[in-house]
Amino acid sequence: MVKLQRFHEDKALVRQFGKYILEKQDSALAGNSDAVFNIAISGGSMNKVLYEGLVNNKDTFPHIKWPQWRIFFCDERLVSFEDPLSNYGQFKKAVLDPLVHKGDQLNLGPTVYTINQSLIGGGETANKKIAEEYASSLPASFDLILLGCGDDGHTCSLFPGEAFNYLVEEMTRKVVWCHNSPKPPTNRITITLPVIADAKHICFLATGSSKKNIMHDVLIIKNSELPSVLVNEMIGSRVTWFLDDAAGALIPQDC
Ligand SMILES: O=C1O[C@H](COP(=O)(O)O)[C@@H](O)[C@H](O)[C@H]1O
Repeated sequence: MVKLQRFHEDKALVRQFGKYILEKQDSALAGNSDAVFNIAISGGSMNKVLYEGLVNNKDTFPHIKWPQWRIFFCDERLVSFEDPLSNYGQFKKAVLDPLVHKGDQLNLGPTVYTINQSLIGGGETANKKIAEEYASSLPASFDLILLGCGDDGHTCSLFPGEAFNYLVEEMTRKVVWCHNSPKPPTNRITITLPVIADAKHICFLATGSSKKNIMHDVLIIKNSELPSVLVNEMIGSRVTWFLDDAAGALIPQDC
């Protein structure tokens, strides 16, 4: 069974989200300065909450051991890093750039693993190679994976619908090329369900009223055609959902 964390106020949500990540960092590092914290993050609305919860937060910021962080992307859009759709580009703007401006952190930032930008635009063979190369950079398992949930129930770039079964059915490769994505851009790469299933902790974040219907489908109806539901079903005991009131509007309070 998944854990639900619900919040009336944005401030409380970002504070608790930051605290949750910090706890997972501390348990991964266990006070060992040689250890690393392997975290995979999602794009979209996650970035603002990461900034507010980790960087612009005096309770968490001083305790984050940035140099020991190894940051990966749950999915990436196959566009240049300067393109507004790039997940890395969005993360850089929202989190890394402000972090650099915090002075001392300049040379003490996290290690961030991006896709091989030089292969973008090279067609099918290059797209498959981007996925393969990214897979080879992943750690054996993640300490924490932070997931979003689109208003269609997708998570990472694992989309619902028969045309995308090849994504959720992939049980061998760690990263695959997602082609003909129903949301722009057309070409993406995504980690697969076995990678998610191997993680120590999974945390979903869903905020805003545009998520209220899908949250009902995911958490109440539990429609197993939705990739987000598949994650809950696979490893529910390691999954925590952070919801604001708007996203959780159709979820009974006693749920
Ligand atoms: O396309 C994507 O969408 C999901 C959900 O994004 P959100 O802005 O609706 O929270 C995101 O988790 C994923 O990384 C991204 O590529």
